[in-house]
Amino acid sequence: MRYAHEVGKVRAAERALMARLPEGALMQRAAAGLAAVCARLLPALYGADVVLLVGGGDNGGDALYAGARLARRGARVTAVPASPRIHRAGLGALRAAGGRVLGQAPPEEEAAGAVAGADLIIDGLTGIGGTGALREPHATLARLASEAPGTVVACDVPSGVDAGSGRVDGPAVRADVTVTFGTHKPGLLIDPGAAYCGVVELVDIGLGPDLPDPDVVAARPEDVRPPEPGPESDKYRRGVVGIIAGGERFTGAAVLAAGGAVHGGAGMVRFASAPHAVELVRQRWPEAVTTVIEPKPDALERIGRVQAWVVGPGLGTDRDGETLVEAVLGTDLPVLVDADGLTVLARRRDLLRRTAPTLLTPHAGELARLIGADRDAIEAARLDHVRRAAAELSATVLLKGSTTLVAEEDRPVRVNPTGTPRLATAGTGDVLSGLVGALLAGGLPALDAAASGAYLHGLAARIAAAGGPPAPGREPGERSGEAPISAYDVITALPAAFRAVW
Ligand SMILES: NC(=O)C1=CN([C@@H]2O[C@H](COP(=O)(O)OP(=O)(O)OC[C@H]3O[C@@H](n4cnc5c(N)ncnc54)[C@H](O)[C@@H]3O)[C@@H](O)[C@H]2O)[C@@H](O)CC1
Ligand SMILES: [K+]
Repeated sequence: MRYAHEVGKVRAAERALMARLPEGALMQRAAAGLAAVCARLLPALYGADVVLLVGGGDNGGDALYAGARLARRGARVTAVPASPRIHRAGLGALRAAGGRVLGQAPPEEEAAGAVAGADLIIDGLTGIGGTGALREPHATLARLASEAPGTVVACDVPSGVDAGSGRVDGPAVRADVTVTFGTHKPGLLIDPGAAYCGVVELVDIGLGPDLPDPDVVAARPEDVRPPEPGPESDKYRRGVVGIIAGGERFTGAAVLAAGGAVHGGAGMVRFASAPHAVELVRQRWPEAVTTVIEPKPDALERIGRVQAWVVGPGLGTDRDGETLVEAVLGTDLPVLVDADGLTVLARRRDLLRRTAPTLLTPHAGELARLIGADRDAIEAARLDHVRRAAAELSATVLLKGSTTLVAEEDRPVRVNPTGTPRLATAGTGDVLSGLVGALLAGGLPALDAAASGAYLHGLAARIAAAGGPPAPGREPGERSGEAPISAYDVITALPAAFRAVW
């Protein structure tokens, strides 16, 4: 897992460690790590042009000391101060190493020329101390760096990205590489901030023993553990998932959710709905065992044994849909509620009072209705809202979006690293609910089922778009060689995604 800690906890750990170390030692560790990454990125360090963008805090200090180290090894280093007060000792070290410092608040042309001509730019404008939109001249410098042809290395956090949340309120540095110290910050893992980071390199500055449990974690491939069929697995032990979706009018969501479950490793998929949806699912997925049901409180009685339920996609939000959602949530089995089921829940939050696990999979609009918040506010502060929703609704909440987040009370929030804009197409959410339902039925706890499902779903989309597993080491700006995909393509690529993590 990649771990991230809230900014306040990073500062507390830094204070505790600093108290045991000689003054300035921690900043030297950070600067050494930063300089080492920069040296690796340059084909030749000797004679390379390196520009430092230096803000008024310790982030600027790190950049200055790293610049001094590079200057001592022969780089031509120029510092561009963004503030009249920049780190004194760091400035001294850079000068002593032969680095050049532009005048304070240099005319834009001079700074622009230096940035445009640099082989490598170190962004030391703001780190974890940055708040709100970048002010001038920081904003202009961030823009110049983002447009420059040289390699941009962000120190700790790309300036303009809120380290705690990933929020970006104005111009921000678009980095090729972000060198972060001690632990990841949540804003490096969550969009929009994550999209500004490029490759994130973690430098160990010895904070480990002083850090508490992480607040946010992102899976690596080895952390994704779908239930694996053992030698004596029969269809019941591998998990039977029951899906109640679609109706007389809407059938596409039903077919897609059933497909996600069929290819999601369920031992058996039981599908129940109105006759038309049942007919179409039966045609498309002969593997599924189907039952025609009526929207009555005893609707589940004819369906047979299941180990987890999925309810909601294409169900409709009227009284009939509500009856079915109520029946499913009345069981003592794990339940995933999606789509129309969530709209029902927004007016029937009483249905969430149950002891078995409940997993909700809203997008921002659905979450807005569920917790009475504003959709834009949710998009701007996804981490805070998904946490709040999990606490208020006493459920595991998977918030879909550019970075899918999964929250459960008192557990680190799971960030999905495999998302792709290609998934922003109709029906992919239905596939996800079937897939995650299959993982729930296979025995994964709700948080793991949701996080693993999101991971496999994103990976399947990438594989479908690329026509195969993604090639490692593609250069930024290279043609992606990807095609648009449909929700159905995601289902078809699920086996390849499973193969990649098993
Ligand atoms: N505390 C520590 O022990 C260590 C800190 N380190 C570095 O120190 C950084 C934190 O340093 P600071 O707490 O001094 O904070 P920063 O240097 O991140 O930011 C504070 C400075 O940025 C300015 N600023 C804030 N928001 C701004 C905005 N929107 N527009 C323009 N200017 C803005 C402030 O006026 C202040 O000058 C970390 O990110 C890391 O790079 C590392 O050296 C490792 C050790
Ligand atoms: K920075």
